[in-house]
Amino acid sequence: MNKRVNRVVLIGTGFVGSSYSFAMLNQGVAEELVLIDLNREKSEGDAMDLNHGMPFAPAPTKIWYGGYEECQHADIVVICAGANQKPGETRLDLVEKNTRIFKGIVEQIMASGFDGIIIVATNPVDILTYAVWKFSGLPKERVIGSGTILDTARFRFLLGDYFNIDTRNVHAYIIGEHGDTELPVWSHADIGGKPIKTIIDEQEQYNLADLEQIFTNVRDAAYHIIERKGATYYGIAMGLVRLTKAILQNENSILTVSAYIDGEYNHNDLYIGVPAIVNRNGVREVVEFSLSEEENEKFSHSANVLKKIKDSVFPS
Ligand SMILES: NC(=O)C1=CN([C@@H]2O[C@H](COP(=O)(O)OP(=O)(O)OC[C@H]3O[C@@H](n4cnc5c(N)ncnc54)[C@H](O)[C@@H]3O)[C@@H](O)[C@H]2O)C=CC1
Ligand SMILES: CC(=O)C(=O)O
Repeated sequence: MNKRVNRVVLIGTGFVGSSYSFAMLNQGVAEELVLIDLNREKSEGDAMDLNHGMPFAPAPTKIWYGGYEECQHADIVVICAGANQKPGETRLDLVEKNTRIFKGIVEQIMASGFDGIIIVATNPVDILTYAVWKFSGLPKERVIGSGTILDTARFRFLLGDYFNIDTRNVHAYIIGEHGDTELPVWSHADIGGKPIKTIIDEQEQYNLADLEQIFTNVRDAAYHIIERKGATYYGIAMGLVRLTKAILQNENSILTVSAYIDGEYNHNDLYIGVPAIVNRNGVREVVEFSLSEEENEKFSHSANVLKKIKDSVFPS
């Protein structure tokens, strides 16, 4: 029997979306990639440009610009459309504008007959992922936000740099809001099985003050980059490709995504960054770390900040 071709539809081909499509092509992840944007000329131009790189790609990807009807046969729709932060703005400042944009987008996706998985990257990502879940009527496990996937990558990169260890061997997580109230899970951060806190105790060239600075740099990374070049896009694009692969290849990989929590970490009815097992059906389950008392308090604060905004957008 012929295997059905897998299709990803990208909505929003701005900085983040076009970087995502470039990374998708370079990694040969999907057989079909459809580009949609309000600015049709931009997505048409991107499709042409990307196709000209095809001879250098590891595998063929059929890429074209299209309309929402293309979502009908999509396995995954990735949404990167909407406003981004201007210098000095927080992610949460974007909530009203992007929720309005999302209502129209999700209605059009669902009108096509789409029945796959939606990935959300647009900020504030935790609130907009909740909005997509509400607007779409899809099961909670099939709506996934990029959450703290990027923050965790930044964290692993900076820790790898500090300890001079391949970042892929650093196991450490950022959870909570993708934003100012996120937190590092130091109680479960290790390198090659050794807790980072033990390494700090044993080796005098490393210290806690440096670790705290590393976290601050992770939390504030978007501000630092936006001040310099107006937007961030390569890191999140690669994180989104990683998530796309985990789904299409049924990996059962643990990634820190914005997942719906229903009692896990003592909170409910919220999308928030947590480690979750991701496979072909979306989020298989949320992984619950036993957090330290301080981490629990910080997670609760982050969840409460998100909950307040979520309740103002979706009063119960
Ligand atoms: N989750 C994460 O870790 C990250 C999220 N972001 C977020 O991603 C979003 C996109 O950022 P950029 O690509 O830099 O912005 P951008 O302004 O470059 O691109 C946004 C695109 O959305 C399109 N668009 C707007 N309304 C639309 C609609 N109704 N239908 C279809 N397309 C529409 C625009 O035409 C534009 O091409 C922002 O909200 C930004 O904050 C950015 C970096 C990291
Ligand atoms: C913009 C954004 O959300 C980030 O780079 O983390």
